[in-house]
Amino acid sequence: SFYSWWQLCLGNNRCDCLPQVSKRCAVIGGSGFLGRHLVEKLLDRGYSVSVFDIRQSYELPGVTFHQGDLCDKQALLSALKDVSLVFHCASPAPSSDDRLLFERVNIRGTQTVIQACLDAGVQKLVLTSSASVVFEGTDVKNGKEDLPYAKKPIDYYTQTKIEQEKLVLEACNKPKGFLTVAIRPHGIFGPRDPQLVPTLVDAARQGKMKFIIGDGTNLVDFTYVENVVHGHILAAEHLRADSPICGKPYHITNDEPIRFWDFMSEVLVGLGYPAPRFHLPYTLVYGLALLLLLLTWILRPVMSFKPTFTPMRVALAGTYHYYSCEHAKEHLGYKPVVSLKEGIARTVASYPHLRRGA
Ligand SMILES: NC(=O)c1ccc[n+]([C@@H]2O[C@H](COP(=O)([O-])OP(=O)(O)OC[C@H]3O[C@@H](n4cnc5c(N)ncnc54)[C@H](O)[C@@H]3O)[C@@H](O)[C@H]2O)c1
Ligand SMILES: CC(C)CCC[C@@H](C)[C@H]1CC[C@H]2C3=C(CC[C@]12C)[C@@]1(C)CC[C@H](O)[C@@H](C(=O)O)[C@@H]1CC3
Repeated sequence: SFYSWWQLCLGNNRCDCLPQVSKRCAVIGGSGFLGRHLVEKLLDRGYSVSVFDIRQSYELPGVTFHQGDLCDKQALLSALKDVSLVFHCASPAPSSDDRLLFERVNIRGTQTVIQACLDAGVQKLVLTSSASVVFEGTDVKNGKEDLPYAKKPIDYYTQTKIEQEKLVLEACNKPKGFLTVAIRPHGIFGPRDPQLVPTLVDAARQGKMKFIIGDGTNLVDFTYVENVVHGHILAAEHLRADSPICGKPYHITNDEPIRFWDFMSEVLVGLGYPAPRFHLPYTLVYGLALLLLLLTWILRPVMSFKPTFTPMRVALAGTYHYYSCEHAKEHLGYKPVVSLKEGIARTVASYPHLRRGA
């Protein structure tokens, strides 16, 4: 039968919790760092994939690319034809700090994505949210999903991620047959990440990574990209009308909180740079970062520059922020598939061009 033939074709990729027959799904934001890793794993698992993105960054057999802006419903509709499952992992980069862009893409664009899914008869929508939706710049230790949304989010990116998550979870509608779930990863890293490792190396090359902000004991979650992908696929496959996950957010982490500065040091040393050594008081650095931000606003009409140490980065570097993924373990059967140690080793090996002296 077709069924047994397909099982043979899937060979080693087979797993009890994963699909045994081909399905068509769409990945909005599939050209990005997380999106592309998700697409590659979905292909491995026997899905065929439509990628919708404002840019095309690669070509792969089994993937149909649709280039467009997610704020354009007509463009989305052509990518969602015959699709029953949609992953939405598109967002402007947090570093752009462009309020109007975040509002247009993350809020109004997500409303358009939901409407397009309903019009196209999509049954499941999995959103990539962020654990930062509950982070206000102060310590979060083993935070669970029932923490309230941040009342004072640390930046426009986070503010619009909160609105985006609310929109998607509220759109879950069992009678209409439209089910939604949100995955909240934290500090994603891995090969091809355009922000964490490149920013770190850039700072190290400019001699700015000599200092530890605060006493250096603050624990943080960094999550290897394949674990984040695994969480998304589990969520999609557990999303059924009788499941407790409908309309709910789930933290996905490596479940191995690490000292922020130990993580930075392991990556830096792995790439041949010295580890930060000298301590600076948190409040001093935060105050300086605020001052610098003020200066960039005042000087904007005459010159523009992007400070490395923004208040947001200082807050992330100097506070505890790690999250419990117990609910994901219980409801999704989630367990990280790549350890932190292995994830760091694979990441370091994937950036030969960023090694010291390269
Ligand atoms: N990287 C992290 O540490 C992290 C952590 C938590 C959550 N997230 C979330 O994960 C998702 C993916 O992040 P990433 O790190 O892969 O970022 P990324 O920038 O690599 O990917 C985002 C993709 O979205 C696309 N995009 C942006 N605006 C678009 C638009 N108007 N229409 C269509 N496509 C558009 C971009 O072209 C890009 O390919 C985002 O939603 C982000 O908020 C990221
Ligand atoms: C100059 C140094 C002090 C720091 C250099 C590394 C930083 C660029 C990264 C360290 C933690 C990272 C992080 C994000 C961006 C890059 C860092 C600041 C996010 C803010 C990206 C957006 C996600 O939604 C956030 C999340 O909730 O996971 C990230 C948090 C960690």
